Amino acid sequence: MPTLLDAIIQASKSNKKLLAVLIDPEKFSTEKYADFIENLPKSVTHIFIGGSTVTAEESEVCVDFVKAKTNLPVILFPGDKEQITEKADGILLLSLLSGRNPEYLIEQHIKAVPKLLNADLEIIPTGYLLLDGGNQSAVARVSKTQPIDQSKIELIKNTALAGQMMGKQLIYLEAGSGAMIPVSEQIIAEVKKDLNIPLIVGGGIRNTNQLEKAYKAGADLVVIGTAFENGEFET
Ligand SMILES: CC(C)=CCC/C(C)=C/CC/C(C)=C/CC/C(C)=C/COP(=O)(O)OP(=O)(O)O
Ligand SMILES: O=P(O)(O)OC[C@@H](O)CO
Ligand SMILES: [Mg+2]
Repeated sequence: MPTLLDAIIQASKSNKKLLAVLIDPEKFSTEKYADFIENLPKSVTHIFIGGSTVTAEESEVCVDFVKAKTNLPVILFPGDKEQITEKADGILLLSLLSGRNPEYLIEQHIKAVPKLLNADLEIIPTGYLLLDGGNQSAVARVSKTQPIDQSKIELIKNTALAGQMMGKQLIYLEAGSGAMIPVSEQIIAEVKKDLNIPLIVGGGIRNTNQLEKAYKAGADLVVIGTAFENGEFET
């Protein structure tokens, strides 16, 4: 079995685009999500589970339920170490490289070690960059960090490349859940140019047009939460 990361790298190399649906355990209920998971579009390749403000119990209940309903890989995308549960297949171990809050650069990771050490979870070191999506995001609020302005393309690019040089295996460009303005195509293209690890893009993507634009610009995997959560994704 290739690892989760190998499969993402392979897809990136062969230009097979990936799509993750983000499920927020805070908004999860078994009634709402039973149908939801069974009726996911065929283009969905991954399930991400996480939120900025989720309890350990909410996370575990949600992962358990989703794992039982689908064979798609289930990857934790946690805003906090409390959300780690061994029931998932893997975890994006995010380091918030756009911010300057040590808690989200290294401290959460140190605190997560006892849980991660013996857990049967594939750990995927991920450089996470929060960009300004035109409205205040939960990530900015929770992490107490400033997003990078989307006009600062050089800074964004160098931050992503610094992440790669430091050994991150994925770069995630985030405009914030519910962003008014998704990550621009120009930013995606510029970051992708010198990057040789897969690129994830998310935040504010609500329709096929925006999704295709992100792919065309160079996103390997796109994450959609809010639009699917509200049944508002426009094809
Ligand atoms: C090291 C471990 C275990 C965790 C990582 C901790 C870090 C660095 C987190 C980065 C900052 C952060 C708070 C990320 C949250 C990412 C996330 C799951 C966003 C999803 O969107 P929501 O914040 O739930 O948005 P809504 O307001 O739409 O619910
Ligand atoms: O909820 P949306 O806006 O789709 O954002 C998805 C994800 O990138 C948030 O972390
Ligand atoms: Mg959420």
